[in-house]
Amino acid sequence: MSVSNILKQDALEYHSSGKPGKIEVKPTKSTATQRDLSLAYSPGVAEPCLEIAENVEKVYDYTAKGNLVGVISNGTAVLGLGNIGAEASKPVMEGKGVLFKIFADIDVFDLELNCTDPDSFVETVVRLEPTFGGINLEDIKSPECFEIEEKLKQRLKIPIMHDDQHGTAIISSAALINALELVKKDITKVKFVISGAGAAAISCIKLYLQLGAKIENFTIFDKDGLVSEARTDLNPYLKPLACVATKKSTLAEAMVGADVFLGLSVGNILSKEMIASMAAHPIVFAMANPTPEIAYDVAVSVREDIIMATGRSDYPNQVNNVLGFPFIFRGALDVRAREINEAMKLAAAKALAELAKKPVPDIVNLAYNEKNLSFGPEYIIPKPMDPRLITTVSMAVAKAAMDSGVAAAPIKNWEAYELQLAKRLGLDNQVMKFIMKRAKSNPKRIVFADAENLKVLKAVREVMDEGIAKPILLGRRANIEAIADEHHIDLTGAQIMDLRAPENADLLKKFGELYYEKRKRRGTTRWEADKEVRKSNYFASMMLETKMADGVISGLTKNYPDAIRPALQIIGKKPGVKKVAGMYLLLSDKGPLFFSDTTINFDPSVEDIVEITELTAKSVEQFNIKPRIALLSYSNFGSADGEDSVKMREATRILQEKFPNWLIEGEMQAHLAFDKELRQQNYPFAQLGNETANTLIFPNLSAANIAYNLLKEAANIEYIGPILLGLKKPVHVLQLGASVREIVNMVAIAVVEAGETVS
Ligand SMILES: NC(=O)C1=CN([C@@H]2O[C@H](COP(=O)(O)OP(=O)(O)OC[C@H]3O[C@@H](n4cnc5c(N)ncnc54)[C@H](OP(=O)(O)O)[C@@H]3O)[C@@H](O)[C@H]2O)C=CC1
Ligand SMILES: CC(=O)C(=O)O
Ligand SMILES: [Mg+2]
Repeated sequence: MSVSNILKQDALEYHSSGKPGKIEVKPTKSTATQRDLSLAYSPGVAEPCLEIAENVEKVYDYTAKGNLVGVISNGTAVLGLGNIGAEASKPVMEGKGVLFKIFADIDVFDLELNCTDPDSFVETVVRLEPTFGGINLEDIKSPECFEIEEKLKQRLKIPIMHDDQHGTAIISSAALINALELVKKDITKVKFVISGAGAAAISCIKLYLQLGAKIENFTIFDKDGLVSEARTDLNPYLKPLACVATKKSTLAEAMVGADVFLGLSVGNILSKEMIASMAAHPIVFAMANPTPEIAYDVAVSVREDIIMATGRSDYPNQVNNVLGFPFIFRGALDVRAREINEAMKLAAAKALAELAKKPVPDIVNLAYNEKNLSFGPEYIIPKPMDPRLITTVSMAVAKAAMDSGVAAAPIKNWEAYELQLAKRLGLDNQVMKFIMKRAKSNPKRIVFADAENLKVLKAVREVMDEGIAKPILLGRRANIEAIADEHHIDLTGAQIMDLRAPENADLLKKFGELYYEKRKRRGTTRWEADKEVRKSNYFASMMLETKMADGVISGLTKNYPDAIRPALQIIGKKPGVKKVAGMYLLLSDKGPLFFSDTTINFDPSVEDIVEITELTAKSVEQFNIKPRIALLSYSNFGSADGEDSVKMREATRILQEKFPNWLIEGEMQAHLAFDKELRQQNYPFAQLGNETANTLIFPNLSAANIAYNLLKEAANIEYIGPILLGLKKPVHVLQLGASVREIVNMVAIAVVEAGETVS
């Protein structure tokens, strides 16, 4: 989705909904009891204080310092928005904090300083050194940023990096190396035109010079035009890069015959004509944010031989420092580097450039709705969501820190370090991304049985913006449109079907006939059939059955059995399936957890439990996750012989026999599903071995339903469901109170299922 499609209102709502802003502080230790609090604070807290007082290095053992980065700005060069002030920069700094966390599990305090004087800025940051493991300077304008960073580097013993300078230089160098390789041009010979002569541009130019570019091949422009020796206003950082006064005094003139354009200035300053006038196989990095110097599609429409990149995520080749800072700091923090030096920066650039040439894992293709990303003009640099970045870049940086002698805590076991890095990302935050991207790659027609509802309409808009489905809305047109108008929801792109409208009379008749045929030997009369199909749940299922739609999202309701009845009667169960079941996916800190049957079967028999487990395991596999199944009860491996214990034990036996390769064990208490040490100590024979379970099968509906509801409410765990298992085609019933996000998630699941339904 392009930024232009993101409504201003959406962005504002995103930031203001719930707790305003995007980040919060969370305790990492138990704080449940009086004893916990005595340890967390007085008197217990005095002990680590005294240890640190004796040996200051112990601050890394007893506090969060080692994983805490300060993202610090004064708001003088915020993206390409300019000097908008400290407070106005806060959303960007919180955003950086979010990226640090999700891509590299680094915690961030964002600090916006009311301070434009470099010396005061430096003094302030120096005083913060005890707090942080590293400092990321952000969006500070040039030339002040250079002085600030230089002085801080001299005075601090923790790694510091001005991201707009070095992050950008590292990422764009990696992209440049690869682009030049593709067009077979020699960096020592190519002619560069640079727009912008600020923090980012100057640093990029310096790194390109280190890579072999020649200063005489650069023509640089800032707001006041050509950066030439004739100018008297150049700052000391820019002066050495100034060219002799040439005839090419305008950007348009300089672009004629240029090989590389680098934009780190402001949006929309490059014209089609300028692109057309460049040398053969031009490389254009239009990196101003949020609006590039020229839009991606405009540039590629001018010529076919271009390699084009922007700083944005919505086009190929996102050259943005997000590819660097999370992983560079991860590596630097993990070896407790005293600084981020040239060797570490070059190692990061090289690692990034190399990674782009390796085969791209499926998960990355899926995440970007691509079929086959591979090294080439539209993929010169890895994608930010590539899970290999954390291991590849962070390890390269850590190693370079060690080799260059700045690592206070060198890595001893690289294999263990790699594992630890991979674990930081977990699969938990990947699951929904994975489903969303899969849905995007093959969007389906989803009919919303109850569209006269604000949340549903908001979800419909989001679903269209994300491109995950083609919505069909059932309901009275006037009502749907009135809700949409009142809340400024643009429904363009959604099909509205008003069952009362005369144009649908024939369809209703046809559905009545078909339904009658299906149900006439189950006591339904023709009159009743006509009446039933006028109900939106029945009509929606008829649309699915007659291939007018690919999936159904039925109304928000508390009466689940009533809501699925039409689907059971019209769509029916998959061949061989006797019972349908409902599953919830909980996105817990321990990773994704699947609960079954939470929704339908009150008191399943042994055979039902076996079937529910099979259906659940297959669905878990659809999420690309290997099911690790625990059949739960109140007893462990025969320790009690109550009805439920025996049932779950017997079901386990049957399943283990039927699926000898599955990881499945039971019956056990819920805590043993997770506490692998306790399980291994006491029940070493248990099949789950050294694994925690991710798929929990409950003995009855009460237990399952209570368990997931307790977790989602009391532990505030995000969930998706109920995911209906066992139907021939995807029909999902929304729970009363489902949020917009939950509806969107269910749509994505229905779309993915529809993609796998053989009709
Ligand atoms: N994709 C990415 O990863 C990154 C992108 N950027 C983007 O780069 C841009 C600059 O950031 P940064 O270097 O931190 O900011 P600075 O404020 O330090 O530099 C901005 C530069 O752009 C110049 N400029 C302003 N208007 C024009 C114009 N019309 N024509 C030519 N040059 C102009 C300024 O000139 P003067 O000196 O005369 O004022 C200045 O040299 C921003 O858009 C930012 O979003 C930055 C970092 C990373
Ligand atoms: C990406 C970034 O840091 C910027 O545009 O300023
Ligand atoms: Mg920035």
